[in-house]
Amino acid sequence: MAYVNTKVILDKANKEGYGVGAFNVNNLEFIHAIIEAGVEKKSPVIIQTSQGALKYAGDGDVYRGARLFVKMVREFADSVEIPVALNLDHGSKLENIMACIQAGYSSVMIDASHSPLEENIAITKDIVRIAHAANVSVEAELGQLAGIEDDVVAEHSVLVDPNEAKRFVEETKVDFLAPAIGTSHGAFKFKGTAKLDFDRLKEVKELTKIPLVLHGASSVVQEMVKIAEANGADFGGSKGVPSDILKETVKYGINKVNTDTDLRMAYIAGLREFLNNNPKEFDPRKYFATAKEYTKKVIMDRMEVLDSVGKI
Ligand SMILES: O=C(CO)COP(=O)(O)O
Ligand SMILES: O=C[C@H](O)COP(=O)(O)O
Ligand SMILES: [Zn+2]
Ligand SMILES: [Zn+2]
Repeated sequence: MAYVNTKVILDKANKEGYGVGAFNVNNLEFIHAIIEAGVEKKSPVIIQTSQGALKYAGDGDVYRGARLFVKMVREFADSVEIPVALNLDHGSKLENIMACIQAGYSSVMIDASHSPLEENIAITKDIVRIAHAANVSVEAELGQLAGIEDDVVAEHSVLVDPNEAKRFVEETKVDFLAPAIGTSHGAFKFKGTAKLDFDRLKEVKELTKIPLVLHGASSVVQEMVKIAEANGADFGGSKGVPSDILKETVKYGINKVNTDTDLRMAYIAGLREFLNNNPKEFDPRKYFATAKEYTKKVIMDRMEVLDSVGKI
């Protein structure tokens, strides 16, 4: 279908009450897996890159990285029958956000959630003004997630205040909001069972009514952990957000579900298994193939869980 503004995908999801996976990529093979999964499931897809991914892909030059990702994603988007969007994840440096807006991203995230509220509002407002002028939508974050986000490491999570969320959305005119409700980034999210603050989420939705984003939403798929560990990995004790809890967050207003760890784990599971089973192989097109298939499977399963199948 087309390369679209992320708002096109998320406003529909918000209206009809389902979630869309936003999948992090750093290279070509993950883009293949996401596009193929979307095509097979007739699901919209959001591809996203962190600031680190821009630098990595551009071999040190974030502007070049941003242009490369737009070219790759657009090329695939133009030839498939599903809506495809490209988002900058956790943008915190103006230079990176400008690189993505100029290169033609579908949306950017301004993550000033580690600054005091007034500052977060002021910075977000500025980015919204610049981005909207270029037909680029904007995601922002309120509260803080525990764990690692690019170069920011937070020890504890700070949950969103619903009244602040209402004021934030009204004043900044941001398109999507990521409220911290108890998830964290990475493979070690919960010591015991997963606990998220659904009441807080419901209140934020009620007061803002815009598409909401769940960060740190990987499930840490145990099937993939097992394959990876059987082939030399050590992910002992990793734990994510189970599918039934993801479904509940969607029911209460989450529309964009950020997923990076699950893709990385599926990929490494496939890669380790292939290399162990084929010690003589050294063609990357061969050893990336199983990795891509496992990644694609995890993405397709997630599309079922979020109910984005057929929503094109
Ligand atoms: O929130 C994320 C990217 O912004 C990814 O979270 P995970 O580490 O749970 O995949
Ligand atoms: O926000 C977290 C994402 O998983 C980004 O990770 P990264 O900065 O290592 O690319
Ligand atoms: Zn953040
Ligand atoms: Zn995140």
